[in-house]
Amino acid sequence: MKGSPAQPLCGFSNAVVQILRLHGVEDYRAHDVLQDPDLRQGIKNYSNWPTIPQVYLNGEFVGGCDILLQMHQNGDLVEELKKLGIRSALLDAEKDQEKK
Ligand SMILES: N[C@@H](CCC(=O)N[C@@H](CS)C(=O)NCC(=O)O)C(=O)O
Ligand code: FES
Repeated sequence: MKGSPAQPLCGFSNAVVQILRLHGVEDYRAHDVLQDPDLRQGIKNYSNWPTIPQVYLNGEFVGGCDILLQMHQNGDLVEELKKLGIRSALLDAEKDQEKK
């Protein structure tokens, strides 16, 4: 990403942080490519993906901001987190809604 989860330095990186936060995912490793030109280029070569941010789940490249947003909207992100043993906080939020 660009910047840090606490202080994203680009709207695209910020969007990824916010989406993860919605699902209660705050504990992940983030690397600031603005601090490391080799990482900035190297990660693009590694994933064969031209832009930052890049999201990896269990070391597997998932996509950038657009793809994460799409996965958020179509429910895939909840499922992918489940595979990692992470229960999305959005499921509990939905339950709370039903009670009201
Ligand atoms: N559509 C992209 C948005 C990300 C994007 O366009 N990133 C640009 C601007 S931050 C980028 O990484 N450019 C190359 C670079 O800055 O090294 C996505 O889905 O992630
Ligand atoms: S830093 Fe300018 S669009 Fe990301």
